Amino acid sequence: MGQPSPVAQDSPTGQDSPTEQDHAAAGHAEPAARSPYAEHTARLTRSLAHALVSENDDAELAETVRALATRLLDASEAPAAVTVDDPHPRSGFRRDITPITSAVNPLAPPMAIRREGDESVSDVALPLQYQGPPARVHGGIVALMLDQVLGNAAHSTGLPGAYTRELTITYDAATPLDRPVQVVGRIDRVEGRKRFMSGEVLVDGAPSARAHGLWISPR
Ligand SMILES: CCCCCCCC/C=C\CCCCCCCC(=O)SCCNC(=O)CCNC(=O)[C@H](O)C(C)(C)COP(=O)(O)OP(=O)(O)OC[C@H]1O[C@@H](n2cnc3c(N)ncnc32)[C@H](O)[C@@H]1OP(=O)(O)O
Repeated sequence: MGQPSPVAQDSPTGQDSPTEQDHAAAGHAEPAARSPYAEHTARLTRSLAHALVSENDDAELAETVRALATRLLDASEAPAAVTVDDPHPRSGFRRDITPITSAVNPLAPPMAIRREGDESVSDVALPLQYQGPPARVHGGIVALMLDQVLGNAAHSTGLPGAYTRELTITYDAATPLDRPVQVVGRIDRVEGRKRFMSGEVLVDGAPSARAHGLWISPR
């Protein structure tokens, strides 16, 4: 396990492959001119995820989708031709292809994280494909949102890169689908390589879930 370098010294080139040293802090993401292929296909897949939950008998649309599906299959058989770099990282992490904040990952809503004072904050409304119990966001997705926002907060102060070591979620109430919720995270205290973190998901200002976690920088 390599020694993490301070976030402020992160390479600005965006050219090297991601490593454990390759951690970027909020605000250090480097937008770059890259192929829009990944972002557009991610948007298409997101749209499909919405559209597929209802049936559509439009024959012309079906033919367009068939032709695209064939071309995409061809593209996936030549993966070297496909970029996975995210030209618009929304988490502060360079080369973010995570399933929660990346514009190029169709599993991601994608949510954007910003800094407000000492906190990392994200406003998001999750559509149907993130449902767990009827009308509620899946608890694993709630944990995913909190992991990412607390992780952003853990990296926001120029401290070295750190991994989630422990994350405890308390689910107080339903997190609703299709309604704006706010995810917040912060550093409570730092002890050597350890960062103790907390945060919550807020629905109309009241917590639907609370998180406590420990992030540790590798030796
Ligand atoms: C460098 C990272 C950079 C990342 C960015 C890359 C760029 C990519 C770009 C975009 C990506 C966006 C990324 C989003 C990420 C979302 C979040 C995740 O999914 S993170 C993945 C899931 N988590 C893991 O994979 C961790 C797995 N665990 C580990 O690798 C190790 O456990 C590790 C490195 C975290 C710590 O290993 P040890 O061996 O160094 O640590 P020990 O010695 O066990 O503990 C350190 C100290 O902490 C105490 N400790 C341990 N547990 C404790 C506890 N529960 N409470 C209090 N203290 C505890 C221990 O007693 C020890 O203390 P004493 O130093 O001896 O004093």
